[in-house]
Amino acid sequence: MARKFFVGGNWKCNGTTDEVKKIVTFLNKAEVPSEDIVEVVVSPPFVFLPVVKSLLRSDFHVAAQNCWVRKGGAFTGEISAEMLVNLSIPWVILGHSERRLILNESNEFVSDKVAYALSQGIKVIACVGETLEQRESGSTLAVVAAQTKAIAEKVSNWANIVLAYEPVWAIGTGKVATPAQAQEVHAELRKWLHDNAGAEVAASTRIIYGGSVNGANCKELAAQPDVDGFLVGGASLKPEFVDIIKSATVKKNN
Ligand SMILES: O=C(CO)COP(=O)(O)O
Repeated sequence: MARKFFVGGNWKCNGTTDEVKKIVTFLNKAEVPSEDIVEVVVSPPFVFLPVVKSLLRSDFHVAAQNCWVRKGGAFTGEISAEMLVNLSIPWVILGHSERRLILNESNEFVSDKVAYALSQGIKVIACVGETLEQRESGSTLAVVAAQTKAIAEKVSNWANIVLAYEPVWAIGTGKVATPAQAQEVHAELRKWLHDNAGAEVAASTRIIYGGSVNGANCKELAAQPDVDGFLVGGASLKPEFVDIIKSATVKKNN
């Protein structure tokens, strides 16, 4: 099954009302490949989701950057999956390394969130990735496999999951993974899915790369056979995000 190229923009904890409106303005004007070729999802902070959703062109979609692990209630400061459903937010990013590392979200907690969001009909961009220390000690594949396994143990249907490989050492550092480094881990993740979730899941699940992707390095990464798109941080706040979306055509011409 062909995997549609996926480009996500993770705006993280950035922006004012005026700034997010400016981003939406350049996105709305952009000439990009059609929805048949690339799926574009931008993820503003919670408070800007309604305004971005209301102004954004209809062929682009929005994602939350997190949500609560189960049904809402007495959980001060949290946002529930039910609220995202209520606002018709179709996607959520879960397990980002900034939450795993700074907020101590464990593999198990992330996988509970993934399972709960899916149960509420929200599609999930699930993030995995190793730290520099883990890469240097040779445990990259073990780390990403354990993160993926935790999810696979709680999820049987992968149709609404996009797996984002985001090496922590590449995030916000300007040190992008080389195309070969990204391809190696993506291929291993696909093999892991093949062996543990089945051939169909492995063939159809999008595995996207994140970590210092920009307008200059995206094409070479996009050309890798197991790179099905990107999760972009810093560059998703800038007009060069449009160039990253356009890198989908590299795939089409392969
Ligand atoms: O964390 C990321 C996307 O989720 C990547 O961030 P940067 O593109 O800023 O490195």
